[in-house]
Amino acid sequence: MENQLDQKKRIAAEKAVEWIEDGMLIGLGSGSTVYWFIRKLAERVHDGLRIQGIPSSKRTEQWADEMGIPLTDFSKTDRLDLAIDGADEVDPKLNLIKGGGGSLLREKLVNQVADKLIIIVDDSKAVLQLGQFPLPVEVVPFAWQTTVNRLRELGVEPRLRMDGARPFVSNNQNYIFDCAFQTIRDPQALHRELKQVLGVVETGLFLNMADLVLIGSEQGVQQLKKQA
Ligand SMILES: O=C(CO)[C@H](O)[C@H](O)COP(=O)(O)O
Repeated sequence: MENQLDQKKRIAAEKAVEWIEDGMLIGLGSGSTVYWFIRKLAERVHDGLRIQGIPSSKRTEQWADEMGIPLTDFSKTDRLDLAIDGADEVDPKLNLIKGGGGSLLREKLVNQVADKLIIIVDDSKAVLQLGQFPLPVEVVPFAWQTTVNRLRELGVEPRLRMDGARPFVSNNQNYIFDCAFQTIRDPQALHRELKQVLGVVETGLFLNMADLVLIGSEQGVQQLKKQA
């Protein structure tokens, strides 16, 4: 039986399908909320909707394949009409922490070329200030020890994400370090500082990217729009 959390994710995800139009090229995000979106999108495709998607993780690609969603890639287009993705935290300015599933680099590459980015979350993800969720930072495996020492100088103890007994390896063959900052007062400044560290590939801070956030709650789906 569907639990309450899944229900909140599902209603937010299903709402997002309302923004899909025939002929669109769509960025397909990652995570358990996006799973519900893909299921609903697949229903529409089976009913005759013509769209193509670009997945932002191997898991999403697998789901899309299994459910019959046509896919394309960046050799065919360098822009998308719309991207739909999940998030780990969302602040009132629509800044995000992403990367809980470890796909942050591909997600950022896909989302940045979309004309519109819609984020789908349950209400536990809406926060006043980012940082409670440990910020995922993708790091090149070579010399990761020196990279982590530089990260420590920013006042955080990075934790190497594990997959059982081995380091978790991203879809791009990198490591992920989860950085528990607790509160991130200036996300732009932190993102800039992290990106200056040699060996850091990308951070899970998605700033000024989202246009709309759909938040699933017991009361229904709340919409948070980007302020003009
Ligand atoms: O950024 C992500 C993966 O890298 C996901 O979108 C994020 O972790 C949210 O996942 P879920 O919907 O399962 O809570």
